[in-house]
Amino acid sequence: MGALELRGVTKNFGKTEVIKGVDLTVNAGEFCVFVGPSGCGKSTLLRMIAGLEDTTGGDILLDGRRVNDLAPARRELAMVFQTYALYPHLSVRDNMGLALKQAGASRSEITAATDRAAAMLELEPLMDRRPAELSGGQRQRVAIGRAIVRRPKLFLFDEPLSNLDAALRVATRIEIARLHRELKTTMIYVTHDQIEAMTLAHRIVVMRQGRIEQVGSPMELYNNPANTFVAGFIGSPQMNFLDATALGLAPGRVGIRPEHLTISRGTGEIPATVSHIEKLGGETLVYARHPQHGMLTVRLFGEHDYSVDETVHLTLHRERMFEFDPAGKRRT
Ligand SMILES: Nc1ncnc2c1ncn2[C@@H]1O[C@H](COP(=O)(O)OP(=O)(O)OP(=O)(O)O)[C@@H](O)[C@H]1O
Repeated sequence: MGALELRGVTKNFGKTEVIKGVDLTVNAGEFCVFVGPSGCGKSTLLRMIAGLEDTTGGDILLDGRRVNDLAPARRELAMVFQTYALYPHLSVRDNMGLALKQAGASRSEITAATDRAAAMLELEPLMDRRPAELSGGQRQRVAIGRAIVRRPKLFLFDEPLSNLDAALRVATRIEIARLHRELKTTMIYVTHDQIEAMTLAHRIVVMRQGRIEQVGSPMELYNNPANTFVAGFIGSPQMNFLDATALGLAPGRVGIRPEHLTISRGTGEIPATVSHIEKLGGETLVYARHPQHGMLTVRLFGEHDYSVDETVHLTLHRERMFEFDPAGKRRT
């Protein structure tokens, strides 16, 4: 179990409304990721689900039961934060077992649960160390282990990887995905990292200014964005937006992803001037400016030797083009 339902949920801080009516159902066993720009309300919504913030309006239901007024400890969920919040004077083993101990579990129950979590997270060799003797990645694994031990119905993650370096982020991300496959517990995960959202989520919830813009699987959002906001937010590098009228289409904007533009020195529909090039080894990003459309990004496989200030010609893959009306809504 571990189904979550939000019905017309709102949150005010003083006079400011930061969550403006959110309706969402997260199915039991699902991995749901909240994304959105800084300040859109992701963490606030997560903290409301956890019971760490009270709810101004609407209902939060866990497995069909309204939990608005239930204390965090009674919601049967576990939260993993960006900072690990481990007890410095306790060993890894005691940090992981503490919640069970406080709940009155027997010594053998605690050992069984911590051993199981330690095996899942490959923490066995570290069980007698103190947090200060661990790397950042190891500490975060302990924090995740501490959450697993409690066997919650719902896991809440608030940017758990953002304090880790790039390599550790990848390793820990893969571990979280594996953990979800093994535990099959419902997970809600807040991030502003594209790759984390795309790789971990069954469904992504895109938020903006306290509202949900679109909910869908990563590929639904990538291939079928409802508006320019979602189109621009999902996908990296960002989608290009061109002036539709200049392309002979109805007023509004045309979206095209950097991988769906062809570049050539010879011919093409849009002449543009190369202003910057990024060689990433496996791929090359060419940034080219057009007087009417602005800066356009082209993503090329492999290495290319375009140079700054040279004129190139871009061609849009028409079948991969998105049309948006002047309000930013997708034309269908
Ligand atoms: N305790 C508080 N008192 C007043 N305003 C708050 C409080 N906590 C958050 N806010 C405001 O609520 C809005 C949403 O904040 P929140 O932290 O949920 O955003 P976020 O999407 O998680 O952002 P980030 O990605 O930067 O963490 C912001 O405008 C923030 O300034």
